[in-house]
Amino acid sequence: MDEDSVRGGDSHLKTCVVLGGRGFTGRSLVSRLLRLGNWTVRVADSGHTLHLDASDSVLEDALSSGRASYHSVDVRDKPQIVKATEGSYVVFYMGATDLPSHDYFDCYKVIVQGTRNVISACRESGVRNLIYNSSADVVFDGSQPIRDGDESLRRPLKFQSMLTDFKAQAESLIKFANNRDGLLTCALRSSIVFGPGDTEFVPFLVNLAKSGYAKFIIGSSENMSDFTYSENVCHAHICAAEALDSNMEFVAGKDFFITNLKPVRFWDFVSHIVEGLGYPRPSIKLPVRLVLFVFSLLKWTHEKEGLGSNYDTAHQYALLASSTRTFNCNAAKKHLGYTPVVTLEDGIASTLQWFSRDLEKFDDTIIQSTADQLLGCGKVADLLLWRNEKKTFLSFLFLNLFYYWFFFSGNTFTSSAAQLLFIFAVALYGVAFVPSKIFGFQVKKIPPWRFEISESAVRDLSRDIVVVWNQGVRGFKSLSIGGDWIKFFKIAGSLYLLKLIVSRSLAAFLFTVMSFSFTAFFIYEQYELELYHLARIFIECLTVLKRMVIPVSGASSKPMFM
Ligand SMILES: NC(=O)c1ccc[n+]([C@@H]2O[C@H](COP(=O)([O-])OP(=O)(O)OC[C@H]3O[C@@H](n4cnc5c(N)ncnc54)[C@H](O)[C@@H]3O)[C@@H](O)[C@H]2O)c1
Repeated sequence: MDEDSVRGGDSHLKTCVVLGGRGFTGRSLVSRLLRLGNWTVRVADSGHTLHLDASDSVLEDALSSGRASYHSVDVRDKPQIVKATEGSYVVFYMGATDLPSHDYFDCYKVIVQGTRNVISACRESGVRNLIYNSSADVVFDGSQPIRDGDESLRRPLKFQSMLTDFKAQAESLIKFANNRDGLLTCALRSSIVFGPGDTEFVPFLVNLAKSGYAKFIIGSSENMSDFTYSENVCHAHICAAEALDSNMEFVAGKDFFITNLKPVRFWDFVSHIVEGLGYPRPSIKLPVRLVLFVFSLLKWTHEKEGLGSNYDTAHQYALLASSTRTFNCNAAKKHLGYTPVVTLEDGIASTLQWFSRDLEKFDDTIIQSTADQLLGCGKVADLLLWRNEKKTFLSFLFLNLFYYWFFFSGNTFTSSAAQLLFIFAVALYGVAFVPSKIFGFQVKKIPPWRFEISESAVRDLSRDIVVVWNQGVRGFKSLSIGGDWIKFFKIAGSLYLLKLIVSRSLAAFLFTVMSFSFTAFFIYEQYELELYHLARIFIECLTVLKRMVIPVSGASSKPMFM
């Protein structure tokens, strides 16, 4: 369907309601309907008032010209829906994803009971067509691949999540409501919707990338998937609204898969998004079973602790990311007249543009790494974190020379120090005879003040020494009072360790400390996020094991329904 032909063809404005019209797909649909020019649009959503932003210019114009209006509607409240839908021809019911997934009862009330209310309200207010924004997830059980799946696919007996189960129930209600009291219905099952303003899939990828997880590929990376650009989902809805009238026999009471008609490797798509937003593309492969096991374990612990599960989305992502899921849209093409209006490539490009602008707003602050903070964020940190490679390398070289001089020259420590001072004095005296230019090169002389120590530096140093000394004295004083065994073991243990190091091999110890300082902090800074998350997973796994060994009496498991 061409926008221009619609504009020119019908001058009579039809009234429609977009329920959930302030959500990701809802906004896009509202704006497309208004741009088409032959609809009066009632935007209905749960917000008490309408908050417009920069992306709402089309809606803003329509509101002022009377071609759009806003209605505060909670789908749990039928009279509100009746009021908003009265006298309208079509209701596009977008549904919600922004629900607290751990509160099953609330989700049930919004998704299933809400759909019952919408159907009943549409009947009561004489609505002709009801189109439900369903999801391709309703035929996916998380374990069996779907290749070129069409509408003959049966629903799984068990769903990957409770929300998908509710969504499938809502879809059934919509289909069964068809052709009763003059209401015609159909459902559109789009597969992985993305686009500007996405609230689910792309933000999830961005969060993964920010936390360093987007480097990982779950499984072989060969699995294919179908994605749908949001504008195409909206176009499909409008096609369905027209087809319910013109092709009722094949459309009413049916469901249709909607995609961009271009299956791609799931990981190619993710790489495009992640790399396009400036993060490294996924490259490290992880076994599917391992990832699923870790997520199941974490989900189980959280549920046991009564915290709800934060890992639902992650678990679903892992299933989606490791399975093949492609759909056949022949029915939508044939009966709805649907073909994508935006290609996958163009869709990815505009999504990246939108999210890049969004990310720029938040990237102004410079975040200091933990390694930097541990090292005091000063000159030592700069040196050990290799901020200036030449400086760090020279420092490392000099320290190694000193080390060799003091420990491996065959002299005692005192004679090594005396020899060093002697060489230093000779070098200083010799500097006086060096000409200011050698073979045309300027020789820079170090001014004597560079070797002076300022009074304030001496004061700071002596203050630090006094503080450390007093702390030591307080420690020994509290030791003399007795009774604190932990403190005793800490102090005695450290002193004994020091004695061992000094008596056995101070040289080996210093060499280890030196090599460690110049490498460990640097490596830690490079992989800080990954190490942090690995440590978190490790600690959570330990907690699970601990709970298995020592069951906590107070732990409650959350019931599915209240
Ligand atoms: N995003 C995807 O990848 C995707 C894919 C396929 C299908 N879907 C389906 O599309 C639907 C909409 O998805 P979305 O991404 O636009 O969701 P969204 O979360 O961005 O928007 C949902 C809207 O519903 C409103 N809402 C929430 N509770 C409500 C209530 N009780 N009464 C009235 N309005 C309420 C919210 O205010 C919000 O504006 C969902 O049902 C989802 O299952 C989404």
